[in-house]
Amino acid sequence: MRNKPIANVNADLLKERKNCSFDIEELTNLIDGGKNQTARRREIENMLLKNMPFDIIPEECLSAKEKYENAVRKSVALNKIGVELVSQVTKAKELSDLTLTLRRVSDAYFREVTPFLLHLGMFIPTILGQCSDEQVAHWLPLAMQLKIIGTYAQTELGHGTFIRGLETTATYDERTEEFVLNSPTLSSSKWWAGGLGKTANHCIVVAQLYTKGECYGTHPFIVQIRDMDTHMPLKGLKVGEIGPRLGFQTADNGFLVFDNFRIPRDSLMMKHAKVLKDGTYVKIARHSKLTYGTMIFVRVLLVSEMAFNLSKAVTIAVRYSAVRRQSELKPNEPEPQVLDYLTQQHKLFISISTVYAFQFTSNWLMKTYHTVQANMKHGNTDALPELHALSSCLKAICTSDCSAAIEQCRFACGGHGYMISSNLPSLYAFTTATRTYEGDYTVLLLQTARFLVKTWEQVELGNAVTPMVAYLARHQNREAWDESPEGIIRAFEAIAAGVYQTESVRSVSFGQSDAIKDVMKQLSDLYLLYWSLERTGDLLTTLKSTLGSYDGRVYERLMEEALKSPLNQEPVNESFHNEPEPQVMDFVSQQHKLFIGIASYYSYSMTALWLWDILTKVTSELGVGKTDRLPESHGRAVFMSVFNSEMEKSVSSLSAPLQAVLRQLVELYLYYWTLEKRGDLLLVLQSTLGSYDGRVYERLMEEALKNPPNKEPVNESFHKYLKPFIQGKL
Ligand SMILES: CC/C=C\C/C=C\C/C=C\C/C=C\C/C=C\C/C=C\CCCCC(=O)SCCNC(=O)CCNC(=O)[C@H](O)C(C)(C)COP(=O)(O)OP(=O)(O)OC[C@H]1O[C@@H](n2cnc3c(N)ncnc32)[C@H](O)[C@@H]1OP(=O)(O)O
Ligand SMILES: Cc1cc2nc3c(=O)[nH]c(=O)nc-3n(C[C@H](O)[C@H](O)[C@H](O)COP(=O)(O)OP(=O)(O)OC[C@H]3O[C@@H](n4cnc5c(N)ncnc54)[C@H](O)[C@@H]3O)c2cc1C
Repeated sequence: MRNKPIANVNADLLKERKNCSFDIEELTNLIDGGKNQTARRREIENMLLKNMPFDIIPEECLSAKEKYENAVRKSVALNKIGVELVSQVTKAKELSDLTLTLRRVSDAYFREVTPFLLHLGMFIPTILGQCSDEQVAHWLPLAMQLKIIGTYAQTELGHGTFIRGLETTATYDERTEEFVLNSPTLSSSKWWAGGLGKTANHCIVVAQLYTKGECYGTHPFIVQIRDMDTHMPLKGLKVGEIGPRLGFQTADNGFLVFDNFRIPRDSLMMKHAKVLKDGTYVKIARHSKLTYGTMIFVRVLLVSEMAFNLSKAVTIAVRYSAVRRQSELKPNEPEPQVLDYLTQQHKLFISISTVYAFQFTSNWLMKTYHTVQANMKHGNTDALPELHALSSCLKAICTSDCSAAIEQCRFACGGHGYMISSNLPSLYAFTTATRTYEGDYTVLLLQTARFLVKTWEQVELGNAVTPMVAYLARHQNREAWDESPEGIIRAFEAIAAGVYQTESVRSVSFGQSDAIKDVMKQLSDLYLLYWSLERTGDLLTTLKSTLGSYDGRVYERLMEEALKSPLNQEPVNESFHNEPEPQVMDFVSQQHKLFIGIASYYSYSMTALWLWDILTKVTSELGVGKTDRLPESHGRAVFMSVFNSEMEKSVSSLSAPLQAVLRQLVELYLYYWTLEKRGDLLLVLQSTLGSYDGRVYERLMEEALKNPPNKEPVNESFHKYLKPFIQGKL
């Protein structure tokens, strides 16, 4: 049954809906995966609507502590219904449909993230992916029925990306048949795990495994961290909340420090490796990276998460654009709906097509994931590297595009889009975090590049490669897909676009009406066209050649290029002496992110001074009403020329080294903006990360300890909601 029509709908919205060229219900069924799934989703939605407590005071008006307690209250109510529904399903497919529906409907109740997200999103999947059959039989029912509440603590203050660099140790003591967990340094403190700060009583801890004096690398352990009755942290642990953040405010992200904390031998999750009673290490896995499995799973999930979050943002923005009227086009005629402006459509329509691109690609990626998992059950890990490369680049691209598109949706709603009540700021805060967590954007693209370079080598050797990357063999013309990581990634993006096109065509080829097919085709074309225009510069081959330049300065250019090589910047490379761990500042990709900020700061300062001087003159000359917004390119040109000339004037009295640095900044700014469209500027530091003394980890911990939730060891919501829930008394 369809949802009932709602009375008092805005006339403009009704008019737009009447103009729709296809049956909306048909599209709804397509998105849900069929009529039955739509009906089931509505059944669950209606049941939740009847039984779930809504907020009386908007979440955003509560204090941090109240927000958390409110989130626990609502989560416990939702979990109660969830556990009940889960107990009724028998088939794996029904369970995954139900989980998806619960996940989506739960967003109706939380502006922020539930403290149980990590329990559902990572703790349970890690039990399934990393425990032996025996361990699964013990832990899974407890976790599914929420008799225990877990999280996933991998990241430390000092390391997130580089998992092999984690410092937490788990040393096997064969006398007592226990592992001893320790945090040997401040930077080894576990940091970030969602739900760890106040909610969880169990935690998956990733630590370096030592036995018989040897280190076997990082392994996952399942560890109880709080007393099941009092919820007090167990002896030997320091645990708390890490402090306010951009989003995830009710996810009580936490820290955890171990001091000779003992756990039983079977706390090691033993699907891929085990330690025998006598301390012998036994490797079971056929692939060394199988312990990274949960990350792959969540990266795959995130593609669909991004489709969902962007669909919400663009629905908000399109509806509002139909309702909002602004400006006068023709005298004495009503102001147009802002949706009718082509520039507004430009902001919104690409987001609509992006939602479909993400959703279709996500359906395909999830199927691929399950196929690879099924093969791995039979010992075949051949497809794992490609799955890792695919999930890495699709996660990176879709999380990045999604948060940028949500910002566009916010811009499309003008001032009102800035209100928390519009939900756009919260959607942005949630999705922008996804670009970082579960693998930073750049790092994951580099992982994909690594796979592609290896594949390229196979192509060069004439060896067979998988169908997904067979295009590398087809494109023998190197200029089309240059060999740089960026060039290869672009080629890979083209493949992602290809997946979208074939998947969308495949999904709508049966059953669906011509009207739906037309719309889906238009959306698919829009997505492909948009990205080919966005990347025009990349798709056009320029000569880029020291040999073929117009002026024929062949030898000069060869020498200039040679001198630019990083290897020539120092007479003796430091690897001659040793091989130090790089600072992230050493990565060119990191410098790319930071240095333009410095250059922009100077550009803005200089231009601001200049602007101030001419402000009065300009406004009196132009008059009010004639100061239309200048096109972006003109604005940038002004910044560039003013920066260039003003900087030149003001540096002449400075010392030569400082002049040289400032001139480099001008050059960087001009160069960067010929390549890029935007940059960031941090004007006031006020930052734990950017302090002059570089005491980053100390400051993060100091701030976390000041955090009000850490003033009480157990939050009162434990007694009020969590404990009665866990004990089945609620
Ligand atoms: C109440 C609510 C009700 C209902 C709700 C219902 C349901 C909710 C359910 C779901 C929610 C929905 C969605 C969200 C779900 C969960 C998410 C929520 C929150 C998450 C919060 C965030 C959690 C985290 O961030 S956890 C920490 C994640 N950390 C990372 O991702 C670290 C990134 N770093 C790495 O992955 C690696 O270190 C590295 C890959 C960068 C480098 O590793 P390493 O140094 O070991 O490798 P290399 O030397 O570079 O490479 C060696 C070879 O290994 C290959 N490789 C690397 N990784 C893998 C892999 N994973 N698999 C396979 N192979 C891999 C690599 O390619 C190299 O191969 P080669 O052959 O040698 O080239
Ligand atoms: C909201 C949120 C929730 C989180 N929840 C959890 C959780 O529940 N459990 C958990 O364990 N973790 C969690 N995390 C941590 C998250 O997984 C890490 O922050 C993430 O993996 C990035 O690692 P990092 O912080 O070490 O970044 P860094 O690696 O320090 O990145 C800093 C910069 O260095 C660059 N860089 C680093 N290495 C390289 C390289 N090799 N080449 C080029 N550039 C490089 C990056 O691109 C980036 O620009 C969460 C994080 C957030 C923001």
